[in-house]
Amino acid sequence: MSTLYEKFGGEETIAKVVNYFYDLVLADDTVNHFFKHTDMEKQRKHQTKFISFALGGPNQYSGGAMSKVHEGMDLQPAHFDAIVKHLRSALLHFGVSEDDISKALNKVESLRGDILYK
Ligand code: HEM
Repeated sequence: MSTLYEKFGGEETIAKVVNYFYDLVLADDTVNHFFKHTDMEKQRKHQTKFISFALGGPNQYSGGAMSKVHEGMDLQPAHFDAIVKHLRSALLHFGVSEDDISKALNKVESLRGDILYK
């Protein structure tokens, strides 16, 4: 079965969504401080992995791996929700249907418990 990732043109389209998403995240004081000490390249890598994950592309993560990666950040629901909101806006901006957006958001939600409060 083809993934949303393939449906939207794979890496090339993802890069465009990432740029847009990246601007939204950096403009948002709720979450931008988490990336203050992260170098730009790593930050972009994070956003790309995040979007690819949401759309079912390569880089699928286990909850265990995600809980380790976000260890020490003590991420709260408000942070997670802000990221989800920006993902939604970015996908809407690129004309992704509500149906497909729901699928992407469900995917991201599945990791909420592994990422929060670590
Ligand atoms: C389903 C949701 C998420 C996924 C799939 C995800 C994915 C990842 C991955 C793969 C890394 C490893 C670092 C890398 O590849 O460069 C990472 C690191 C990180 N994530 Fe997430 N993430 C999620 C949610 C969040 C949220 C909600 C925040 C904060 C608002 C966040 C902030 C960070 C930060 C600050 C790093 C460390 C970057 C660094 O190395 O300095 N993540 N994330």
